[in-house]
Amino acid sequence: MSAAITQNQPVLELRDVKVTFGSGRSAATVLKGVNASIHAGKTLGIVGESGSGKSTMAKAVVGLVKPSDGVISFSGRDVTKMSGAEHRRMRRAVQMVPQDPYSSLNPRRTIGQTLAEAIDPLRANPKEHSEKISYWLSTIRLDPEVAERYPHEFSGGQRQRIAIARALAVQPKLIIADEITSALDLSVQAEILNLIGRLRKELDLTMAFISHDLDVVHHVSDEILVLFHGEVVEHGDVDAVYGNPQHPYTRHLIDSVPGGPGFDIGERRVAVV
Ligand SMILES: Nc1ncnc2c1ncn2[C@@H]1O[C@H](COP(=O)(O)OP(=O)(O)OP(=O)(O)O)[C@@H](O)[C@H]1O
Repeated sequence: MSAAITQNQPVLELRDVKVTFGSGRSAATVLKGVNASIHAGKTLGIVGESGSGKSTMAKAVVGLVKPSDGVISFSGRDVTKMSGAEHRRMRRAVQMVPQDPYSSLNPRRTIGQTLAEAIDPLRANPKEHSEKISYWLSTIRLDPEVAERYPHEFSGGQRQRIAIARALAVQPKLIIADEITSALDLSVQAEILNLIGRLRKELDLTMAFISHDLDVVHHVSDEILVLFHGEVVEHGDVDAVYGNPQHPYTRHLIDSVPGGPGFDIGERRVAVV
């Protein structure tokens, strides 16, 4: 079968993915048969409270965690069957924007150097760097002159925008944004969400947007997947899930004040810890 990506083939697909940490009596199954897919140009919002398995899902996609069962396909290829070279290409084609903008940028590199490395890791076309660096800085609404500066000269929100630019500059097929607003003040969170909302349309991004906050995910996603204790309890179009949630846990996420005590399934009260 051809590995070429077809129109209807998702960029990313997880089929019945299980992840277990530890062994014997201390084994803990953190993902319990997760199914998910992301098509080109679409954003899948992945939501669930702390410990539900969101980051484990992201790590399994990029190969930092090995599934104990199931299949993860990227552009139609099983990631566990990729050759070393294919895997290296995939690692570049899947870019993660990390949570903490204070530790994710190299403090000894200027913003321009960081972006140049993303644009052209082999330094093959240095003449094109400054034009591309200016383009990516303008795209995230920073003055291209800041390319000469170092990370400590920027606010948390600005650093997070630079981390987004660095991921975009690689021109990846998939972006994984894992809790990218949770380390920021509320007003800055809104700024980053607006930026992501604009970029995903302008650049036709394909993205997994992970957050514990359904409200946040709702603003930037085409589809939402709700994880609860490692299981997908709801998955569908953003307006359907947000406007008409079917699962009690999703309703809890919409209604609850953070840290609320739990939700009901029939007669049963499920505590959320
Ligand atoms: N390497 C590991 N070894 C053992 N247990 C792990 C490991 N990584 C994660 N876990 C456990 O797996 C569960 C899910 O963790 P994960 O980080 O995926 O959750 P999350 O939904 O991303 O939560 P958070 O929003 O707090 O990051 C947690 O109980 C966590 O303690």
